[in-house]
Amino acid sequence: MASLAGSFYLLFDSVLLESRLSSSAQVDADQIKLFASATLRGGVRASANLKSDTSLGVRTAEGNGGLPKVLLSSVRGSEAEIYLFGACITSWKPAGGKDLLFLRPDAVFNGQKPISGGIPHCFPQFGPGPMQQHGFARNLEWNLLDSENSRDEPAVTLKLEDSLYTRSMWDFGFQALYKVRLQGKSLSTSLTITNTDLKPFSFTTALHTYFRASISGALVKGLKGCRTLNKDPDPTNPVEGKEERDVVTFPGFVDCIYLGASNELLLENGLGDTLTIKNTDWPDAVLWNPNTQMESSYREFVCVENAQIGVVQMEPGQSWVAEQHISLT
Ligand SMILES: O=P(O)(O)OC[C@H]1O[C@@H](O)[C@H](O)[C@@H](O)[C@@H]1O
Repeated sequence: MASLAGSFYLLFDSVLLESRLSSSAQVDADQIKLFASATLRGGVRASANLKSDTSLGVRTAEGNGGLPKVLLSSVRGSEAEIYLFGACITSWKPAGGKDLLFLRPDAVFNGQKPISGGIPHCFPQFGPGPMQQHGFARNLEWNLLDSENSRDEPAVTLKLEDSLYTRSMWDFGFQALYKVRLQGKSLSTSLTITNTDLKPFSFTTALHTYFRASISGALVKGLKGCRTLNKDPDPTNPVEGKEERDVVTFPGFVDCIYLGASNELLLENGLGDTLTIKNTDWPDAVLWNPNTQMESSYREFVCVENAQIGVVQMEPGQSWVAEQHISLT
């Protein structure tokens, strides 16, 4: 039985919290975890489960609307911000300072609607389909499962599991683990989906990354030769084709799926930055810009999404894993 070994006061941004450190008799200090439970503004409860040795590079804070967020910071000067709501990465600043992700001006932080912008999840449905657009994962609070900070690469792992709410839409037991790791000039994510049910299920998924851009100068390389499903003009009835261009630009509305995409794309954001978007086992990609359908902001971003558009069939106990690495070159 664990004994109460001590209690600490943590400064949780402006919120002073009491957290209790429980440990068994002999515990390596590096392994001790701080379990902090905080009531944040607006009555939102955040549970932080941070290892003590990560405190310099991983901390929790109160975000917009009182929603809990995790801040990663590297001594090399890079930073990232992840909201537990939707496990949405809302900011990524490589060393040097500017945010390469884009948060839409219409983004809301009310714990009801998905956060629009950054890197939201699409799971268990990319869509359109029977469920809400892009599924429910971006519309639920994930749990902070673990943290680490080895070799100055702060990382957190968030977890989402089935609940009565998810089962009302998709009646399967599942576990989603999402590890986000910050390096000096890169941000890496690893998504693991496990079938914890006794019956098979199938899903589609994507990381709906909004990159800050100047639409007139933004371009993507690496898609030539892909089979395409163009969702313009009818997303429910995409037109099949093949990408013939070396360089894809955004002269108007763009909503296109690229099947069997390369595991390395290159994005020039039109603001002077070149990014590589590498992946392991994300088989497809999606480009999206709404043009004048989003008059107030479309000039300022492009979505380049690593995706799994082909349906994945999963037997009980099976896991699916895919990684994304975005880097400033
Ligand atoms: O739900 P959001 O963030 O507004 O994104 C919507 C768009 O997301 C894209 O991934 C889809 O290809 C589009 O069809 C869709 O309209």
